[in-house]
Amino acid sequence: MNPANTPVALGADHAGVAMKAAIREMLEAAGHPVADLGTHGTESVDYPDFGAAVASTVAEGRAAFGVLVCGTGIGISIAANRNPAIRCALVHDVTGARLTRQHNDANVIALGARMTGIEVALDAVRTFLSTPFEGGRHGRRIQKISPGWSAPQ
Ligand SMILES: O=C(CO)[C@H](O)[C@H](O)[C@H](O)COP(=O)(O)O
Repeated sequence: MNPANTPVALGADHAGVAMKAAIREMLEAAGHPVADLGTHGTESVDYPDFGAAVASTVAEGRAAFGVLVCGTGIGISIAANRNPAIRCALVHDVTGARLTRQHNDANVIALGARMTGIEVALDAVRTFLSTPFEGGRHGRRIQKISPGWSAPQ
């Protein structure tokens, strides 16, 4: 279980900015220090800029977890996963949020504001932040998606 003072980095493009604001409000009410890396308005912006910013913030240890939102969650999750320290999971429901922590030790969750309702998204973020990694066999598999591992020839 992660404590309520676990720092979280947030990022979104214009399509996700309203959902990001709701997530920020929920996290701050729960006591999380939040680094909101933008965007902050509805002007059209490019999701890779915000996926990369949250990814480097988590990779450098300035936040324990990241939350990203774009229209579908797809583009911004692809962007975040370009950082080798990031395991960003695109999630559509609470079960996915729980399983990606338990099995994948994901450190960033991505949501689609045009795909997922706000209450499900808030529940998914709460679940993501409060679910521990199970370890065991899942640790071995994560090694195989980590930098430096290559498949046997
Ligand atoms: O990256 C995406 C697609 O996976 C996101 O949904 C973006 O938010 C979307 O592409 C933005 O589209 P828009 O027409 O520029 O609003």
